[in-house]
Amino acid sequence: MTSSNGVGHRQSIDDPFARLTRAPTHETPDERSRRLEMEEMAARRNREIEDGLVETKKLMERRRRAIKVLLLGQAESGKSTTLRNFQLTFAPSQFHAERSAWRYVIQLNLVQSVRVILDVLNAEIDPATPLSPGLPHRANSITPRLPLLAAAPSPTSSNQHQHHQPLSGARLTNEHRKLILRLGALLAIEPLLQACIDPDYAARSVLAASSPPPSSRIDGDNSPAGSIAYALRAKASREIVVRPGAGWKRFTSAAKRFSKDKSVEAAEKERVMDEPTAVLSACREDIIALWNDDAVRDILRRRGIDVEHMPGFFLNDAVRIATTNYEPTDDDILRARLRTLGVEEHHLKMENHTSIIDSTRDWIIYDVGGCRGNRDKWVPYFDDITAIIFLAPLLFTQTLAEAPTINRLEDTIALWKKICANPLLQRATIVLFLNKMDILERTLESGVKLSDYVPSYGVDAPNDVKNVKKYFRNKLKAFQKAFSPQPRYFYCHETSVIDSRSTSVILITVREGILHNNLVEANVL
Ligand SMILES: Nc1nc2c(ncn2[C@@H]2O[C@H](COP(=O)(O)OP(=O)(O)OP(=O)(O)O)[C@@H](O)[C@H]2O)c(=O)[nH]1
Ligand SMILES: [Mg+2]
Repeated sequence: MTSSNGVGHRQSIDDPFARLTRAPTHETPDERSRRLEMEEMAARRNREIEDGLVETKKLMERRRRAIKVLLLGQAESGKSTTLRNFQLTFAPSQFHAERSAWRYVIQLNLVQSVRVILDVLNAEIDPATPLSPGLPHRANSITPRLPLLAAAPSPTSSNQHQHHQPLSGARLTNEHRKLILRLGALLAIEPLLQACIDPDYAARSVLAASSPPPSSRIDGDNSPAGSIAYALRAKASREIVVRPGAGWKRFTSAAKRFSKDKSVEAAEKERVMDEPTAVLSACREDIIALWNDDAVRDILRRRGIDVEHMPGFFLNDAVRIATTNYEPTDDDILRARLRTLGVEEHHLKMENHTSIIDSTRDWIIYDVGGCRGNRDKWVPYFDDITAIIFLAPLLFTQTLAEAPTINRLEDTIALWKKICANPLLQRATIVLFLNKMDILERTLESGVKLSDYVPSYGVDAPNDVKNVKKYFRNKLKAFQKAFSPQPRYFYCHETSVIDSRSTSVILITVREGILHNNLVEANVL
């Protein structure tokens, strides 16, 4: 119709875009086919870009709608273990696919426990040998009172200010010395295992070697407390760390495929991956003999070295782990210790849609490094968070590895108050996990009195698990109420997150609660 009155035709001729895309007047057949091909390519590229934009928009929308959970708490509080429980409960295929990657971490945890014992025995044989870094002493010998919970006279615990007597090597026989020599081979595989987990390890080792060795006690303090503080601080620096993210798991899994590749480089990589397992299995009987030796246990006890309560303790499982065909169990993976650096983002593909409310949302879980130097990295994630799971281990007899004068419980309470008070988090659901309940139970059953550490608990108050749990729950609830900028519900669970069954039941409840609150917040319910 427009062309009949000539208007449309005139417009198309005047249109600069039409002029540019019009076919040339004297085009050969070859030129025409090339031009059409180019136009087709350009159109295809255009469609790809548009599809990409639509996909990006969809992804952004999914991300915006995703439930975002931040795991918070001090170092060793159980954040990464809680993440592994999330995967085991809701995304089991993902969890099982990563199983073999954990083998090297667990082997390394085992070797490190042996190293701790060998260090102590060497110091026993030659008292002039300084104790190497990494010794997990019973922290109660230096634990201060907890001013955040109460103000009362100093505790009179017999554990306070204990002094270690000079020790003689008389109880160690020649057989022990031979055992120590043989197990020396095991220590050589520590760096190999590190390299199996972390491709960056070699580069970092070179850097570490160029920094001054930790040859003196901190602040020149040679007291028992000073040496314990030094050992604990050093322990933190020798823990297993990998780059943030799940890349290390892909690296270790990829390494398993080397055997198909017969190049020299691949053969060398295969040797590095297999050698630690071979050495570990050759040392199996010696590791068992060392750990079951009465004299060795006695020396560790006398020196207050508490290997058994160290994170990543696997000596009781050496029979099973120090073998060539070892495959980690679910429980092994939950008990493995691998320190988190910075902030890791984990996408959970929910396989078990147990939710009656909403099973279509993606879940993003942020696992953070909890040591004090890492905490300023948490803040950028506060803005857009749906829920926080705060891990509060009730370890009132222990101090922080990175700051040996600070009691763990005191640090947890200070952190809890800060998180409750943060205005950026006022709309987020906060779920408190009173974690490491199994350790609390063991501590109280061994006769340690809470009132020695927390005077406000009262000397006459029952020193049993039920009352102690209730006391902490009430305290933390009161702090939440006092510090939150606006009223919020107090969600609290008692957990031992190394127990996958009980944790799974709790996580299903937590998941429903978070989804429900999120819908209420969005005015959907
Ligand atoms: N006995 C016991 N051990 C636990 C519990 N929760 C965690 N652990 C162990 O404590 C160690 C530290 O736990 P992680 O989950 O790595 O601690 P984290 O909070 O992620 O620590 P960072 O990454 O350093 O911030 C691991 O060896 C866990 O297996 C618990 O409830 N009971
Ligand atoms: Mg962690």
